[in-house]
Amino acid sequence: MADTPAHLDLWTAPHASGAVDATVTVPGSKSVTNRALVLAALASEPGWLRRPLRSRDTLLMAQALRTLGVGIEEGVGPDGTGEAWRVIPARLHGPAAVDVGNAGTVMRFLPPVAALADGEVRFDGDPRSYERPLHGVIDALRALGARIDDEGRGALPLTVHGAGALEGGPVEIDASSSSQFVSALLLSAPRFNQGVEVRHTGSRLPSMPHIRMTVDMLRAVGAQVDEPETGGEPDVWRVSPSALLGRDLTVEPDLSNAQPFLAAALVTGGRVVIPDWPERTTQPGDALREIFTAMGGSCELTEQGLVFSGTGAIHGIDVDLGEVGELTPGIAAVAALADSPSVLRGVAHLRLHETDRLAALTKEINGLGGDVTETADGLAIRPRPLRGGVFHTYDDHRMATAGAVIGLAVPGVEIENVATTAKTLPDFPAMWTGMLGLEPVGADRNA
Ligand SMILES: O=C(O)C1=C[C@@H](OP(=O)(O)O)[C@@H](O)[C@H](O)C1
Ligand SMILES: C=C(OP(=O)(O)O)C(=O)O
Repeated sequence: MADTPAHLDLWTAPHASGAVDATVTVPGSKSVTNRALVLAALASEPGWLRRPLRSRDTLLMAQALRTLGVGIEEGVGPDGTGEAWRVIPARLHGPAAVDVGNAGTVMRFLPPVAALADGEVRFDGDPRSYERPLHGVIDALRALGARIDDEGRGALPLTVHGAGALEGGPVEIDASSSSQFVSALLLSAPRFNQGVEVRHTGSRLPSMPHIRMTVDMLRAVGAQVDEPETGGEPDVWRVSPSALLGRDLTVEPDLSNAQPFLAAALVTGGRVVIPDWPERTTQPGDALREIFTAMGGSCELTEQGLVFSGTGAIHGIDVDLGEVGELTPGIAAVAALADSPSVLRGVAHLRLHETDRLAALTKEINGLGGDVTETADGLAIRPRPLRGGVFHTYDDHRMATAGAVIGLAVPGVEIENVATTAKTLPDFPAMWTGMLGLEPVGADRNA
């Protein structure tokens, strides 16, 4: 493009010449891997993590735990097959410096862990991490007895002055800007002297499946959790103090990272199989079966995995994505190619994700000739014929994969900084060309 600044690193998104027909093995879930690492680090005995996701967000989590004293050995599993990490808990201590990158899970889940360490733990990260909400975690930890120095910012960078233990007890938080505030407090709570009682006071709570994931994973390592969905008080979670077990856990494929591949089947009228799609899961990506079916596809869970087929038609959708916000960029990309308008609602909090995703999607889809407007809590998308051009990604992995989906249908889409997909899916470009038969599928889950 004539007006492209020379410093932009552009990747020409492959245009699909026909219907895709591929089996795509998707690496492990970011959300499961990073929860499992925290829980294993807090356990009273070593544990195994099989098929962990190896990406920027999870390597930052592993590195941070190591700097706090935890042993994490990367290698093969107890039966000699597949990648597995051995996590060996140890006394948590400072001084330590934690780089959170732009990982919500690292910046929210680790300050409570640091409060349990002996010594100072300094948290810093990418410039964007300074803008992402953290006040819920900081204020709650202070109320529970921690000393945190954030120079009044209510955000990164900050120092947790760990005292080797935390009193815990009841605390109120407004988690309407991120469910990760709740998950963060619950994950470390078995190690607080009194456990925790978290009461969410805000009007809305996004990403409930991710809180369910936290509760399920806590229970799987022996924690006692009372929560609204199994008879507890609405918006209140209680975790009792207890020791945690070291487990042998196999990480499910990341269903949100399966999204662009499913979208490829939908957009090209093709067929994609995702092996190891779990029958039951708390991952929000499972909602894609319903959402992409409503948008024109069809799917079946078989022995081979999830078989997802496009029919040639792509329909618009009116949907509240508040529970599954991280799916929004991929759904917006498909919606821009549909035969009718879409309204995506319930995702105002995406303005504080990796980038302001509502602004970014609007600008970039419109830059290709689209007609997207921001609403108070989402996007209104009216499909238009699109043309090629640069799709800026703002260091957001899901912007990059969304642009690639549009590129399947629109020749000449150039994705800026596709390497940003390394946040959760480092092999994305090779997997994408592999899916299209341009070279072998690149993911290796070391199964
Ligand atoms: O707990 C988690 O693993 C996540 C929770 C969600 O965060 P928000 O509630 O901040 O949207 C989600 O968007 C993010 O990708 C992962
Ligand atoms: C919002 C996301 O990530 P994070 O864990 O950094 O919040 C995401 O992956 O879409």
